[in-house]
Amino acid sequence: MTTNTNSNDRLIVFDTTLRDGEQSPGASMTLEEKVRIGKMLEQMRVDVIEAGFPIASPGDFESVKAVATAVKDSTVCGLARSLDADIERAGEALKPANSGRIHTFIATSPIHMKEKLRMQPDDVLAQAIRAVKKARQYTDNVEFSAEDAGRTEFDFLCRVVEAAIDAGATTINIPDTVGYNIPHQFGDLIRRLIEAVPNADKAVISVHCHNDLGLAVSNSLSSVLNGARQVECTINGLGERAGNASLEEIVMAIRTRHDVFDCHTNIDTSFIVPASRLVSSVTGFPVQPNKAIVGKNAFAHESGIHQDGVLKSRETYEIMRAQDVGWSDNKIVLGKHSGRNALKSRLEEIGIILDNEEALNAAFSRFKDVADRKHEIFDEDLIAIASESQAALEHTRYHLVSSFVCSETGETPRAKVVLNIDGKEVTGEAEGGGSVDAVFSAIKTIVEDHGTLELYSVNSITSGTDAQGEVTVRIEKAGRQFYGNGSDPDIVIASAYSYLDALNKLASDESRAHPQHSV
Ligand SMILES: CC(=O)SCCNC(=O)CCNC(=O)[C@H](O)C(C)(C)COP(=O)(O)OP(=O)(O)OC[C@H]1O[C@@H](n2cnc3c(N)ncnc32)[C@H](O)[C@@H]1OP(=O)(O)O
Ligand SMILES: CC(C)C(=O)C(=O)O
Repeated sequence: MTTNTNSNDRLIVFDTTLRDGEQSPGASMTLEEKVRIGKMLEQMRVDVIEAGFPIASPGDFESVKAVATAVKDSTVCGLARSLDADIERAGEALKPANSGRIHTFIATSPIHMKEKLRMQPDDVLAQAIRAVKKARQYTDNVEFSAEDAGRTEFDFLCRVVEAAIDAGATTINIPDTVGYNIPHQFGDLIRRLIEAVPNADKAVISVHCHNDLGLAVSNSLSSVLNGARQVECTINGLGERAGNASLEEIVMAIRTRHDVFDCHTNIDTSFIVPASRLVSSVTGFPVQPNKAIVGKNAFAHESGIHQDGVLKSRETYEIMRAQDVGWSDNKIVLGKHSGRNALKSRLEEIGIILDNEEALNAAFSRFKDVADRKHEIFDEDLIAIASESQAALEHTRYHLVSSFVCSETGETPRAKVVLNIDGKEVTGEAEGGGSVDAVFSAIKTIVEDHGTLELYSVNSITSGTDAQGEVTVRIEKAGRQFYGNGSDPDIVIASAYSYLDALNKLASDESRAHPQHSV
């Protein structure tokens, strides 16, 4: 009795980051980098690591040899055209491997045979058979690929596949080399092939999909649903032109939707994010923030309704756990779309407990004001927001209603400030040496009892040009000192807040000393 290799419930993960991934223009890797990535893939329990194309260059030969030496728990594979010299070189490079696979290929589509190889179909068939037999002299683990199978005439593809299996191929790879196929059609091709080729059950049917139409993962998954039991893929979807199917997306789709797929992989998914980072740093190819699974936003929630849902029950907006793929946790990113629940929860996490609804509302209103002007709100911003909104709730005399500053090259800066004092709006205007000086002078025209400004300093709370500036001032009156703090993404407004904070302290000190005091 024979076991049908393609009805197995194990999906073999074949990673080609080191071979097809390196074919991304600009993604070359050194031998040491390839070994580092190879070891990471081994730890991730990738089944087959395609380490390179040994005939391509002495460097590629040495890299395949080094990976074959370093990696023991995954099968190491080398690529070879259907030429004796290529296969011999691959066999030589794989000698140190515990279990080495030679992957030999030849194109089978009409356009590739006629225009590129300039060979007749029967000669291609004969060369495929010869190559597989030659590879079997080095290893009993031989993969054959019918390059551009996605555009190959079906009957001819069946003939080549059957002959390659008869010649000793243990894996048959069906590449969509130019990313031309669409999911239902590619899945159908795999199913029909398995049905039509009489010895298909003697080999594992594999797919290798390119992403020219953004369908590499979908095509791979569709083929798995139709019997493929090996997928070829790369970390971060790296690869020739638009890349290959991405390993992380395939593995997590199979795992997350086990209700749909009748197979599983052996991958330790907690290595996915570390592997993605390693490949990105080695190649210099950044991972787009919204990339599935490994993008920095893949488990980040920015909008209030989602954040509220996730805080109440993670599954409301997450179909996977961030920790399962190697992130430390999911992220609630505070920004202009966040709501009260997310703000309150983050404040509590950083140790700020707001006493009541009024305090939360005051902090929330200040938070929205800052968030409208700043991309992301950090914990440092929250600390400033909470302390200022708290101060605003305490009874104070002077409140900034608005400020306007005109600062132009060659002109003296002018400021107009409107303050609310004990419920009445009062306007002051003045010129100054700079914008901050003009605002302070305008405030002084309103607040007579302003003491002497002794200190003014500015710090950036976080980094970036949209960071909040934090201003500290100190004023002195009759030997007593009053400090004020203020923060805002606009440094002039932060300055006004801090000055008013100090003036409020001075005013409250004065009113305690002289209860009848007025402006
Ligand atoms: C679909 C894929 O991703 S396949 C892998 C692609 N990767 C690479 O090509 C990277 C490594 N390649 C290389 O370094 C070089 O192309 C080499 C060393 C392999 C070959 O270099 P050269 O001998 O100078 O040949 P060149 O690259 O110019 O042309 C390729 C030759 O291989 C032939 N060829 C292509 N595929 C195959 C094949 N599967 N079997 C046999 N011959 C093939 C072409 O017809 C062409 O032959 P020709 O020179 O008689 O016209
Ligand atoms: C060598 C084969 C598998 C290939 O890379 C392709 O067809 O894209």
